[in-house]
Amino acid sequence: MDTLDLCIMRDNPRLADTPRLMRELDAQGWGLLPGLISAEDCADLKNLWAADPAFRSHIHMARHGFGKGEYKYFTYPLPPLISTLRHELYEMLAPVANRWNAYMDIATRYPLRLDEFLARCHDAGQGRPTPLLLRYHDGDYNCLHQDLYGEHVFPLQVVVLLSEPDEDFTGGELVLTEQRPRMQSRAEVVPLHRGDGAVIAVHHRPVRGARGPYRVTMRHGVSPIRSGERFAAGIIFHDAA
Ligand SMILES: O=C(O)CCC(=O)C(=O)O
Ligand SMILES: [Fe+2]
Repeated sequence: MDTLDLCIMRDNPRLADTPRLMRELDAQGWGLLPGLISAEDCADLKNLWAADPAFRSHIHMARHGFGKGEYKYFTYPLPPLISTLRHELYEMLAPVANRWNAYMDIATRYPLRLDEFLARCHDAGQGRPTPLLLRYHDGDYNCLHQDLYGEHVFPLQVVVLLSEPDEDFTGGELVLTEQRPRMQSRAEVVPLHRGDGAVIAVHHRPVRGARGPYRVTMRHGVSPIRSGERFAAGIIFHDAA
């Protein structure tokens, strides 16, 4: 952990357990931010679903073969909570992204401030905001995918669960798969409660191998919702072409 992580940790109670998160990210390519937002914030975000001016587009996943369920991309200016989280989380994760790239021998480095990274995206024609709100009903699911929207990719993203498992819905687990070179894929379920954040690798993560570092390919999705209604917010840092 470097001093930047320490500053952010001190200043922001939301991100209080940063060292544990860093260890989880390095060991498994994902990590938890328990209680990232309050139950009240979860309710406020869910209520935005019906507020059309908050969004730039509305996707029915079945029409695109992405699964079943719906999501909406927020428009700029983002709702204040989403914008604050996007900035704070980016500042916490940019050093991890840089460390991962150095380890994987990838030349790209990320500025330590989100606005600078977004300027890079916007200059390259990636100007549309990617944070989104997702809604699933029973029978809905999200196919395994990677959220790539152009040449510029920030390698970590955050999913915030806005509904409570076994109360608001059953089933509907966030699932990650890891495709390792010359090996069979491995799946993992991310245990989330309402208000928790999961930091996940967007497309690959570094692994320390016997013969040096290598990359594994990551995907994420959501298993079928068995009953009820499940909302999630996705915070992706690169914008879309
Ligand atoms: O609904 C979920 O938990 C996953 C959402 C998702 O795919 C994303 O935020 O990129
Ligand atoms: Fe996604």
